Amino acid sequence: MTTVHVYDTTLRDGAQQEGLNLSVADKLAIAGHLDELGVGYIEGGWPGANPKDTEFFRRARSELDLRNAVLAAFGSTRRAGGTAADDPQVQALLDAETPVVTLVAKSHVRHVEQALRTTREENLAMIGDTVTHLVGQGRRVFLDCEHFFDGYQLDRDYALDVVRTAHDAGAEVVVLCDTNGGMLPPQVSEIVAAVREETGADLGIHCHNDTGCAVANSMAALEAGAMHVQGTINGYGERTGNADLVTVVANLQLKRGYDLVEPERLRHALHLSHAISEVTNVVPYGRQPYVGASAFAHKAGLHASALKVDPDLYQHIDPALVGNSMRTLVSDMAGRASIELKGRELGYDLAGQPELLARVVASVKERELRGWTFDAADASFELLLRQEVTGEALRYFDVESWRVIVEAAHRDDAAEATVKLHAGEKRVVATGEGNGPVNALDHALREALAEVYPELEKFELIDFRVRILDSSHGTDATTRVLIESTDGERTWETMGVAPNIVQAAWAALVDSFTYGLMKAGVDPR
Ligand SMILES: CC(=O)SCCNC(=O)CCNC(=O)[C@H](O)C(C)(C)COP(=O)(O)OP(=O)(O)OC[C@H]1O[C@@H](n2cnc3c(N)ncnc32)[C@H](O)[C@@H]1OP(=O)(O)O
Ligand SMILES: CC(=O)C(=O)O
Repeated sequence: MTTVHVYDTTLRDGAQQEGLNLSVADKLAIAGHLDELGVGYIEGGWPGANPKDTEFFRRARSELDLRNAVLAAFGSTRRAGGTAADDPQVQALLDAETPVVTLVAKSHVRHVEQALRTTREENLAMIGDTVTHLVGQGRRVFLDCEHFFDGYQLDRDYALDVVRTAHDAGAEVVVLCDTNGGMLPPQVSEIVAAVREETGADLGIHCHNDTGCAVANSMAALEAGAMHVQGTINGYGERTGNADLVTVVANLQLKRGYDLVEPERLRHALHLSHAISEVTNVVPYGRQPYVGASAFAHKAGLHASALKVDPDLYQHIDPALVGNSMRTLVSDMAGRASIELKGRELGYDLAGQPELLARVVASVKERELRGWTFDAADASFELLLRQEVTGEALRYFDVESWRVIVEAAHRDDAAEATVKLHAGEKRVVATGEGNGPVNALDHALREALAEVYPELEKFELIDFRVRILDSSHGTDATTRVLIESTDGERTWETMGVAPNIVQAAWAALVDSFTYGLMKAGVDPR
């Protein structure tokens, strides 16, 4: 099978995504992750277009130690009416000192005439001259044909002339771009096969996702004879993004038998995709194929009953192949098998205990009817399961009462809470202030427990979400509060449901402290 180039353009086309802004240090960090993933080429940016990209290539020379990938600099063909040798932008591409230069060129007659405002012949001369000049300077040249598919449909002969000109001038790969992202797989297949047949050039594919088909179009192109695929990690890119390279690579390697990256590297795909999300500051997309948090999460009871026998029955691959893992979600769609599988994940062997399983299912369904949502609060489910298994609730403290006062005052700490409880055989009364009632309760509860459970010091609330469940009741509605907490190493989610938002938050807070102490291995004192 032909070797396929995996060409990543996260640092150039990915960075064209709305809201994404990468520093030079970010770009260097992402390039390191891409190299670890095993991509063949990393397009670092457009040297000369902005000082940041120029600086990236300067620093890359000494700071990037690429083991697998080759660095590419991106830029356009020379300006109309000049020469490549005298063009400052072409010189900036040489100054980047990368082994590969990727040029963007016009291949659509309307773009040539209206956007470039030049003649068809001059555009071909710009391409031929720029490729020849760069090849003469020892660069491997890839040529991106912007708007190729639309251009081919409008004027096939001209689009083919562009490919031939680049190929004849020495471009190693001519990349057909679906710049507007409007193509569908059958069109891509037909056009790629025809271009390959007509020109004999080695072809690449670069797809945008405006029809939701970027991955499918990229695969169609490869199956039709392309040997180079461009994309971005997590599908970042202008408008609706580019082809998600993680999905493309996993599809090709795991489903079509291509040998693109070492299997061991693919096993780190989830980790690397999330590490890159961390740098881009874009929250990972839970339903992303292969590496999304939900990609192998199972909610339906029927699915769980089959998965219990054999995970292959409801999974298209073994999640470990991409570094992901199977998760069972507990909700009112769960059956006994879901609880048994979830129990297994949490370290409880519940096989052969049908009555216990039925009891947990009933309890979950009854609570979900009242507004609980266990698939968003694993920790609250684990506490419920533990209670059913052991026959008693885990209690680190007994609450006598709590109250909170919110005062309209011109200062930050406008809420004050008092908590009375018993812990470590002592009765404690503690107060706490906060910028709101939950914050004040959190402070008061910590204050009350600090002496008996110093472990609490590490706990931190990192997210707090409120949902009104039956909004038709207005301010009388039931409220669900979800709290995410961390101890610096693990994070967990707990929930509370009550007619009163503060009561719901209190329940979620108590579950959060109880769960955190349990996981820290603390015995009730
Ligand atoms: C499909 C893609 O995503 S391609 C990548 C697009 N990425 C970017 O545009 C990001 C980086 N771009 C930039 O920083 C700037 O646009 C620059 C530095 C490249 C150019 O800036 P300016 O010189 O101010 O020009 P401006 O952006 O207004 O217009 C682009 C110019 O390039 C010309 N041009 C466009 N494509 C090409 C090409 N393939 N070959 C040669 N010239 C081209 C346009 O005709 C226009 O020329 P004009 O200045 O004579 O009107
Ligand atoms: C080159 C490029 O990014 C495009 O045509 O979409």
